[in-house]
Amino acid sequence: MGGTEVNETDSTFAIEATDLTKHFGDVVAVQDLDLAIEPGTVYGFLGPNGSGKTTTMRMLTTLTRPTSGEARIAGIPITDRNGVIEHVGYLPEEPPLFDELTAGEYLRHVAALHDIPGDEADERIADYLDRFDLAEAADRRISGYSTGMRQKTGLVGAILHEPSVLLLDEPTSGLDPRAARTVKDLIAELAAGETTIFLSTHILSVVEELADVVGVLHDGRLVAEGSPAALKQQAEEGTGDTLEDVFLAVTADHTEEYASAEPEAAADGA
Ligand SMILES: Nc1ncnc2c1ncn2[C@@H]1O[C@H](COP(=O)(O)OP(=O)(O)OP(=O)(O)O)[C@@H](O)[C@H]1O
Repeated sequence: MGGTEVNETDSTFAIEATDLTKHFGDVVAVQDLDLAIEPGTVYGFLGPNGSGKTTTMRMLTTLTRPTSGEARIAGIPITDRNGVIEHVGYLPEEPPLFDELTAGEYLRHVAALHDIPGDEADERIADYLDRFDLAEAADRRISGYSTGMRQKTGLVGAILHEPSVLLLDEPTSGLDPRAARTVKDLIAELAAGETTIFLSTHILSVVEELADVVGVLHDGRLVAEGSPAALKQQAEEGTGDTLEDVFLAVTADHTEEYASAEPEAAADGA
């Protein structure tokens, strides 16, 4: 729309999914998920325990292969693992850190994996460690870190290569209020700079504060999507008007509704 030549990718979406599906044997983790998320969006991804959020994020970050369906990150199909990894940062709920390393060593290792030149890596690492109050602990082994320190180290590792799409699983859980504030401010700052943030959390106040769009997953299916304001407005009368009310209403009981839509029960397959 701006008229200037930007990049000529097919996709205008930062995250795009079509009929994305993952089954683990008989378990339907994610079913026919469609997403079309604009660059710079903070997308709040909500859903009850076991609704398929982590599985979705693992598919979008190429860690789990979908059973069927397609997805693209920054226009790159998730089948192109190296291509996607360059553009994506992922903070899982329990970041897989190397306990025997110090945070400084771990982050330099991450920087090397992403081919970030040494000087630049050192500068970014020092800035983030400082910002996350980790500078003093940077030369201590991760094995002695608290949950919050591990979480913050994982987050720095996820953003170090300045990905255009960042997927965060419970980024503020286990953090004290000051650290949580730092993370929320960082999310807002990155989104203002056109980073797309896909944020899964059970802490609805974080979503209220940050999300431009909210999607609610239930039993692997997207049962509601829209801006927080629109979702609250659409909520049926009497279901209340907070995001929590919306969440509780749309995830209340969809079992009957979906019973007839189970793909494997459909007659057209075999
Ligand atoms: N590797 C696996 N093998 C078998 N089943 C799995 C596997 N991973 C996930 N599942 C199942 O898929 C479903 C979705 O799980 P998932 O972890 O994606 O949910 P979630 O929404 O992230 O949950 P939570 O909010 O508790 O983290 C669950 O029924 C889970 O038991």
